[in-house]
Amino acid sequence: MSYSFISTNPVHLRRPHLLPQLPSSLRDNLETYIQTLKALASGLLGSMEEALEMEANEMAAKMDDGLQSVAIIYYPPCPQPELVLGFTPHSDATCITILSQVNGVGGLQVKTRDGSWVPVNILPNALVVLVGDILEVFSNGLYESAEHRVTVNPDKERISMAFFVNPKLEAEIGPAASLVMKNPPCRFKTISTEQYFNNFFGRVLDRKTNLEALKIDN
Ligand SMILES: O=C(O)CCC(=O)C(=O)O
Ligand SMILES: [Fe+2]
Repeated sequence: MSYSFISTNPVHLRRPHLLPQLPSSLRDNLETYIQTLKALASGLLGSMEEALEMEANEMAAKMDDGLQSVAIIYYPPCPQPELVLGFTPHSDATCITILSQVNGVGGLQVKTRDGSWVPVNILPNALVVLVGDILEVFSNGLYESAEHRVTVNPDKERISMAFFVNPKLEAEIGPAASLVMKNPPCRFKTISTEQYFNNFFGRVLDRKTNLEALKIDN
């Protein structure tokens, strides 16, 4: 598998010199894609606040000009797909992830509550929205982050593209006060986004262990 990770926002964290050969058509398309998904994410977050009965903008404000990044992932075909996984089981460390299964080759699976894996079917022109660990924390557990994995295909390559939406570095990650007030107890600790990602990158990617470290035993 090859994983190209590009930090896209905030703009001052971009490192364009690392990709000097990127054709300008790809740069332009990527920029359009990012701007479109940024607007989509902001709409989705607003609707989620409403659905969760949070105070308006309580969560979305933290994501305004927050950390955003894109991963372009290539999975080569594998002649013995039963022996390996394309991506190990994990939940994303994000608030939300907007995923495109670019070339229409499936493989993404989500874990259900009973522990079985179900495929995320390919629908033409559809994007997949994954709830990440940060949204589980913000919603005080009302939304559960989706544990997912990717299987490999014996004869087809797979290309996917993920857009990761996160709070800004200065923001704090913790359960929304309006939700904890209505529906105690508070289920997660509050930490800065910076500390959160330092912890995340210091760990091995493994199921939902990143989130478990923030849980408060009530
Ligand atoms: O390739 C995919 O469909 C999933 C990628 C993924 O889970 C990730 O980048 O976190
Ligand atoms: Fe993921």
